[in-house]
Amino acid sequence: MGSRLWPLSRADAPKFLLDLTGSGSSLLRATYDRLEGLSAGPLMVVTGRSHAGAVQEQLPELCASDLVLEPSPKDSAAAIGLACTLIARRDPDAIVGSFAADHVVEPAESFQDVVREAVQAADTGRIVTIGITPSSPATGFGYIKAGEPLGLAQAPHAVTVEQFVEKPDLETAREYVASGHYTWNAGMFVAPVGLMLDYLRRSEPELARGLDRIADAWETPERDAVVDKVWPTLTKTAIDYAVAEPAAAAGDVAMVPGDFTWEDVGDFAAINRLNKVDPQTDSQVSILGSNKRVLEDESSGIVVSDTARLIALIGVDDIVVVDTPDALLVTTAEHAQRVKNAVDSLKRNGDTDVL
Ligand SMILES: Nc1nc2c(ncn2[C@@H]2O[C@H](COP(=O)(O)OP(=O)(O)O[C@H]3O[C@H](CO)[C@@H](O)[C@H](O)[C@@H]3O)[C@@H](O)[C@H]2O)c(=O)[nH]1
Repeated sequence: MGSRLWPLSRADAPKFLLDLTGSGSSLLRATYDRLEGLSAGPLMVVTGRSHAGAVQEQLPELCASDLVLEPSPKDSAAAIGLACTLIARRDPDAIVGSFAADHVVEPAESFQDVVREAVQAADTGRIVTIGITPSSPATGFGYIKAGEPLGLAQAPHAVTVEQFVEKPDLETAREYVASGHYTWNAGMFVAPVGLMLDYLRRSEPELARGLDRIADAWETPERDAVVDKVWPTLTKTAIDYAVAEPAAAAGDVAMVPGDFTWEDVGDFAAINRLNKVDPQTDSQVSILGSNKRVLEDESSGIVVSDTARLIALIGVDDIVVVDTPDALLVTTAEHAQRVKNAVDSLKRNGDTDVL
């Protein structure tokens, strides 16, 4: 659960299932739509078992065989690794793309152009990342040091990667941003499936063996029993440590600059930034959710509400109001990061019914 987006995001409603832009589409639905048509093969979704119903409801066209369910969260190396292991059994020469379903990316056309270039670059035997120009020394991202142009006619913006550093400390992140040589990693990888698995096997041999055991049983009646037995034993680590860092050190990573708006939607301040106020009215408040009954007098910020309550804002700036049937959050964009602390204290106090 993305605890910085509580009480909107809950254990049973993580942010990828939510509409955070007021577009009417969840982040998952928007990600799926953005990717459709880019791949010759089917799109696969890897998610927690507890989200199966919600995902199927939001993506009715997704075949059951392309919905891969995890018994518990084991981090991105296991999730992406399992998808790669299954795809490699069907087509060992496939170029795969892995995309987080909880980011806002606009416009879709620019994203698709960048992914097409990444596929061309990956076809030369590299793991291709998408780089985003950093706007701050954020420590929650991976940093990619760009090298020389690859010189590919079919991927003119692709460059080599000299270094990939997952989540540096603040001082290092400041140096990287000041140098002008680093981009943020957008959390997307396009690569030959065999190369992804080679690195996974080298860095995390036990994890890779576990995924192979699951893939061996995938098309058999023993699938669930094997998944239940093997999954808890899998190493919990991120794909960035298991694959991207070692592959970059070996010169096997390239980067295509992400020439689009990209937002990780980490907290309500990000939602505030994303939701431009309605130019038709004088209001400086953007309203998400089904309840539009908001009375605003010289106030700015966002209101997210699915209740029937009328909400009145008077003389408050950069306010964040999230109104749900069992929990009400009031904070400001400046303090949005501290929502996580509130969730931590609810957990400590055992108030898990509202999480
Ligand atoms: N299915 C599944 N997905 C997972 C799991 N763990 C993480 N993910 C998904 O994998 C993506 C990245 O995981 P995070 O744990 O949110 O990573 P992060 O801290 O944001 O860092 C990653 O993303 C940044 C961009 O947002 C990158 O900058 C960074 O390098 C890294 O790739 C998210 O979409 C997340 O939902 C898991 O157990 N199962």
